[in-house]
Amino acid sequence: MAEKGEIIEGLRFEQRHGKQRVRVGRVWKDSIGFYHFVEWSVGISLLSDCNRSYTHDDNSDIVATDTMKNTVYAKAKESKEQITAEDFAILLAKHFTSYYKQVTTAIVKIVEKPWKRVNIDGRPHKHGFELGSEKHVAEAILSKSGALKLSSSIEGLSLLKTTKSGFEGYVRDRYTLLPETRERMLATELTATWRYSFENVHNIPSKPLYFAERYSDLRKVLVDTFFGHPDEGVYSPSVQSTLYQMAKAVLNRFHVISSINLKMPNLHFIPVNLSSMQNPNLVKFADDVYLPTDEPHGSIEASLSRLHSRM
Ligand SMILES: O=c1[nH]c(=O)c2[nH]c(=O)[nH]c2[nH]1
Repeated sequence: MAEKGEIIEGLRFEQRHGKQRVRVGRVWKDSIGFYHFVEWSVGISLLSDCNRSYTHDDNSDIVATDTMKNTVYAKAKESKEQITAEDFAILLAKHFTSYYKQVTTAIVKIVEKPWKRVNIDGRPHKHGFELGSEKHVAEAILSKSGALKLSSSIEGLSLLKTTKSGFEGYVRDRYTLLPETRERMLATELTATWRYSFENVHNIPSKPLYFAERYSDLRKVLVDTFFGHPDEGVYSPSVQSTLYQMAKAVLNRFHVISSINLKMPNLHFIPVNLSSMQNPNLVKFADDVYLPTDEPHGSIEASLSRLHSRM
């Protein structure tokens, strides 16, 4: 098996090849005159036995990476109805694993730019888009047998609350300076990656834009859990606790998701106190003036999986 490596001249050899950052924009026009648009950066990696190209100058088994790039544009053209990044990743992976006998596994990763339809005077514009902030990533790993690993991510979702956060009861030793508090800012730039439970390409729901809906529903569950009720909010005793609540809410809500990984850097807002002998109260902190920082930052990450599922 090419992906397990091979012993060549007494040494284990593993290889893969592909094309990264194939950028494509795709426009679709629907029957009521609305344009739909996506911008993708596609990464393809193929596991295939072309070992002889490394060892014997024999390229006869190589699918050229230029061909992979062209295939992205050809398949984008063939996709006559709007599709999601997940669907396009699966479509490409299916093509590479079925069209080429030597390709045993295709890994296709797509990063979607956050273009969102513009609203003008409260009305959705027919063909105008603006760039949002967080990215949507989809990755399909498909083997010739149809075995599938499908995951999606939200990357770079910035969230901040000005109160209802604290941090107490942690280890105190001679190096500890941080005061305990029940009143602080909480800010993060969330990366969430979740794995779908569809383990075969034939189990994928055929509903159009199914994965786009899951993505926005899941984003809402994460955001709602982070902030809590619009008036009362929800108290966060630590980033760790809030992260766990968010991950649990996702698994409770979406049965098609088997595991989730959350990365929540703690982006510190440092209370500002400025004083001198002459001016002892120039700025006295009263939960109002902060020094925003992004380095150094706390790094807090955890995964939650259903038993018997793999990340
Ligand atoms: O929510 C937090 N978790 C930590 O692990 C930590 N460490 C720290 O200095 N501040 C915080 N805050």
